[in-house]
Amino acid sequence: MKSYSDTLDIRITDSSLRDGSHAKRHQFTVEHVRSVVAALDDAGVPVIEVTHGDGLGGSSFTYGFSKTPEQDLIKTAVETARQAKIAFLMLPGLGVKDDIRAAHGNGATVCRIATHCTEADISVQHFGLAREMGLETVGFLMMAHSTTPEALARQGRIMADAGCQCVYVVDSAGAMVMDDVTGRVQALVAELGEDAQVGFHGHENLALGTGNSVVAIQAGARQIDGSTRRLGAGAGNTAVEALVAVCAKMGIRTGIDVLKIIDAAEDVVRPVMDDECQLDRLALLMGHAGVYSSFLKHAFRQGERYGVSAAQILLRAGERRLVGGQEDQLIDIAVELAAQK
Ligand SMILES: CC[C@H](O)CC(=O)C(=O)O
Ligand SMILES: [Mn+2]
Repeated sequence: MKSYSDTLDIRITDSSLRDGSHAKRHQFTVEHVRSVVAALDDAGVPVIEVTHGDGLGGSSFTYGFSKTPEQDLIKTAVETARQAKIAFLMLPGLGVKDDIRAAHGNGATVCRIATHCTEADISVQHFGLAREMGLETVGFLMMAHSTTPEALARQGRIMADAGCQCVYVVDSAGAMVMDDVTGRVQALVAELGEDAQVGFHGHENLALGTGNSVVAIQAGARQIDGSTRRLGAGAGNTAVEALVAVCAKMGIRTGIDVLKIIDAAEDVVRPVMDDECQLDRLALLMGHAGVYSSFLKHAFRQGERYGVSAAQILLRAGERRLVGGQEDQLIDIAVELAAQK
């Protein structure tokens, strides 16, 4: 398969306005989206993802209510961007097909469907619909550290056969070290060949986001996610500005202006953030124990509510191998810990 275009070696998707929604407890406003999209677009970021942190339909009691309806955010992003494509994420079951239709109607052009890394079969009808509507498609195999490269490749085949044009290795827990990334990306590249590209989405919970992304590129990934100023769940995502600077040194063409994206991180994205996304105890424990990054704020809240340690909640979540969608079990764990006190 040819690379993304004749002039770029990799395509970077900025997820600050989607993965960063977890860090903002889904409180993005239209003004936040307008300012961030304008700055990223001006820096040359080719794809910007905008949705509730848990994707279309994520605004709920379980995941956290959005301050602003996500379709309004998508519409604002589309109206603001001059060259960037606007992407949205959806998890089948949380979002429904009508949500995809609405995002398409609001002008988004890249449809990203996420499933747990062993459950690609639930994405088939959504890829079919997205391709029928002329959307570009991306598949997210989440918590990819928790299955083998071979099993992951088989799941990628299901997505590609359903119409997915790029299958991502998603290190949701920020738990992968370099060989883990290489093995999984190579297995997908070998399986998919010309049928679909391979992508990588990293989290910084073990401080390896940028390094792992470079390793993924070297193993054949052609689409890479990051978030400017690392605005994402857990310790955040691979910093787009760092990745772009590293790629520039390595001669990997991203099409993004290094100085503009560094300024955007400091002057535009940081003011939107409540706090820096930090590599603190809880984030490190998630990388160490393989816990879904978006559990961070939930664990923190339940820890405070039940007077128990958020670190202990996350460690138990790791032992139980909880996956996205099982946020309510963090409450069960907190109740158990409180009873044991
Ligand atoms: C709930 C979706 C999730 O945040 C997707 C993602 O970015 C990941 O698994 O890392
Ligand atoms: Mn993520």
